[in-house]
Amino acid sequence: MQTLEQITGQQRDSGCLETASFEFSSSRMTLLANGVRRVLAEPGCCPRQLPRSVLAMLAERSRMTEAGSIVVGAIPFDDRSVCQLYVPASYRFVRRELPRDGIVPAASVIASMREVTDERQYKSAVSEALSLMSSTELRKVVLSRSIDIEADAALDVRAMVDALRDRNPQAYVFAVPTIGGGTLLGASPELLLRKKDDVVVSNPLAGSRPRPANAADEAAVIDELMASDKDRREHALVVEAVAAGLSPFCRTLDVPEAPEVIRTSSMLHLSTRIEGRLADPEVSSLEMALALHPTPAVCGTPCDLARSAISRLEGYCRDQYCGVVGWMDARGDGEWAVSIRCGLLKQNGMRLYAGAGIVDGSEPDSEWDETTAKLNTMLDVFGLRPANDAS
Ligand SMILES: C=C(O[C@H]1C=CC=C(C(=O)O)[C@@H]1O)C(=O)O
Repeated sequence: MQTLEQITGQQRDSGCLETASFEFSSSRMTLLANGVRRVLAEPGCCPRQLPRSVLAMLAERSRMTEAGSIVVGAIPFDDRSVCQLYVPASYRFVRRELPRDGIVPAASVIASMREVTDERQYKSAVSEALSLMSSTELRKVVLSRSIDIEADAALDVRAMVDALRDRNPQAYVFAVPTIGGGTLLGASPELLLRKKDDVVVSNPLAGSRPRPANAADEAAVIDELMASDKDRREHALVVEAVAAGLSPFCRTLDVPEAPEVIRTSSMLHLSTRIEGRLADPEVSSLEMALALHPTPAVCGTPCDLARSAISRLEGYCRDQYCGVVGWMDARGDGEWAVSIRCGLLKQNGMRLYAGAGIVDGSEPDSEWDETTAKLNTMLDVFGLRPANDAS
């Protein structure tokens, strides 16, 4: 593991970390963290021993200083990317601000928007995934696409985080400075794992529809989503994997039999809230989050087949997208969201991502439309939506 001293050169290059500010909002509170005391950077998807060494380090720091230390940051989906975990110099939890209406920062400065994956490529990747499912053990794979936005001036992270919070009052809104000098920014609807004392909660999502503009249409779409066999199968694979991943840690685990539907600013999702009581309350939130990551909400089933299909069919590095973002304290309590509905911002540019779960019965056209609607969570922050989009 690299220490702060070892990566000082990279910090000087990026100039971002010493003055870094991290934010993570859940529905009621916001964690604001500033500066960096220590960086825990490790290439790849975080070896399994990482949670224990992070917890030991936090406990040691808490013994040495009066105030408890926490760790904040992000863990990538992609093996080629680096974990971005930090012990911040200072932090505080504040009540989440109430949304203000109609604030859209930076819309006028967007100079260009380019599809990294175009419609034809995405739909043909979905078709290939479907034929893999008929010839291999692959049952589900989440295929994503991305777009690059370029502005004519540096994008204002602060204003964008405020706008994401305002427009997505229930979402996990995050801004994580990265070692490469960028910021991972997003508003995720999906809780991977929260732990407080001996209670653990996960809230997997999968099976989605673009959210219609009016309430009458919405009720019909909710009914159709709840009745969709394809979406219920897509959802059940995630619930099964999360329940199987949590059960070794739990003495009781409540897994509802049927999902419900939740709304985001642009989407409707099938959602199942899973709650357990821990056998050992000392087990850390990071250890359990990494035992679940990546769930079939972002990767697929079986995980190894889905991962290799993703790297072959998507044709780009997901980096921090579809990873994990959040925080943990020295008791192991903490909250980790799935890093979706997000993008990586670097000065004037931002790469945005959106994916959709593909199972037998998926249709390339609908999956394209679904990813278009998912991109709107971020595009709305710029006041941008594709011209042909009505969601
Ligand atoms: C992978 C994404 O969403 C996941 C989470 C919720 C619903 C999903 C779906 O219905 O496909 C995806 O599994 C994304 O937003 O990029």
